[in-house]
Amino acid sequence: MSAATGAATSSIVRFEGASKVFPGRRRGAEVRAVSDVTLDIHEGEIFGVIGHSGAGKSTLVRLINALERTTGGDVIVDGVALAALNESRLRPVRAGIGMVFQQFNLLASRTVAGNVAYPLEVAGWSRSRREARVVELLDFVGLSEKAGVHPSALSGGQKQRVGIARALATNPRILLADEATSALDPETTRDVLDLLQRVNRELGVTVVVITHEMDVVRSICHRVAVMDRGRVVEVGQAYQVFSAPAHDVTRRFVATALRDRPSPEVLERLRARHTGHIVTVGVDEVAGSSAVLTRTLREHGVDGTVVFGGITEVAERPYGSLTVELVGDPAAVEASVAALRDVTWVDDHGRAAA
Ligand SMILES: Nc1ncnc2c1ncn2[C@@H]1O[C@H](COP(=O)(O)OP(=O)(O)OP(=O)(O)O)[C@@H](O)[C@H]1O
Repeated sequence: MSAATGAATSSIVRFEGASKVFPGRRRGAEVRAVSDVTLDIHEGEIFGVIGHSGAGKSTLVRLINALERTTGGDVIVDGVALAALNESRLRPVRAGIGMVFQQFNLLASRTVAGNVAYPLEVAGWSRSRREARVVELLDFVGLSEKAGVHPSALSGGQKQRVGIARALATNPRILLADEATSALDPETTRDVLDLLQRVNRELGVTVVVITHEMDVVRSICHRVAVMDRGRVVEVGQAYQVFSAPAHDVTRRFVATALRDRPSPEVLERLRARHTGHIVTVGVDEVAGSSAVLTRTLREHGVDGTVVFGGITEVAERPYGSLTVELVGDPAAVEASVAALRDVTWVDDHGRAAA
């Protein structure tokens, strides 16, 4: 824990060389779903695990609540090492961890209130405490008026709200969300992500989000681990990882979320329309904003026209690029590009061939 290591943040989940090997279909074959992962998840953060299908995300996260047991290494949850624990000693650890699923996994025969009350019944809460807690939870997720209806009468987003209320029922300190928004349309996704953010901010719950969608990480995760073939290939602040991706898999995720860089075909069309010098300029928090770009060009007496680009937010900070046609004295254009390179990255596409 942090007190021992002197780190500024305390880790609520620590993977220590954790591996999970499944027996493969063929005799003697094996699948290394999680391979020697060492990683800390800090208390109070929203931590994203992103990767393509089969990368090992679900298995990694299921090691946290021991739905899967490690075959190598260990997972330490709130100071408790899981590998050595038997099923009965795992019970209290699991009680501190809630989970929501892509397919909601609600009980069709029970009402909304009945679904939320279910884990409280299992935990042995009295009827009056259960009822009070269900009222509180449904109010928190905005579904008080749906208490008596069955899941079949709910929209996907409402079902996931019930899933979240149920997962929070026993006051867990950790919430695992496995592709919680993958079955939802973009608008509903936004609502559910907002709710996960409130769970984190208002209740102080550490949220671990598994996703294959960069947009999910971009909008709510503080830190992120990128997985590829069972390994964590990159980990860090979501903003840093995505603004300076070091691994190919990460670069591809960034490209799917941001269509701000002109492809060779787009560039060819831009060149046909614009005869000036074309550059793509990174816009982020360090480079300030497009205001820095405008000021630099003005200082050099160069005219700039934005011809392509996009700026979005990663972890609530600006991120993207602008492609600009620069028109002016060639030496001034060159000097302005050099000045921009001092504050951000610049991709120089040059001028159209005469
Ligand atoms: N119970 C199991 N038995 C055998 N192999 C498994 C088992 N569970 C997962 N695997 C394999 O482990 C690898 C990682 O699977 P996992 O579900 O963790 O990946 P994922 O990144 O979550 O992918 P997806 O998004 O498709 O669920 C895959 O090759 C998968 O087939």
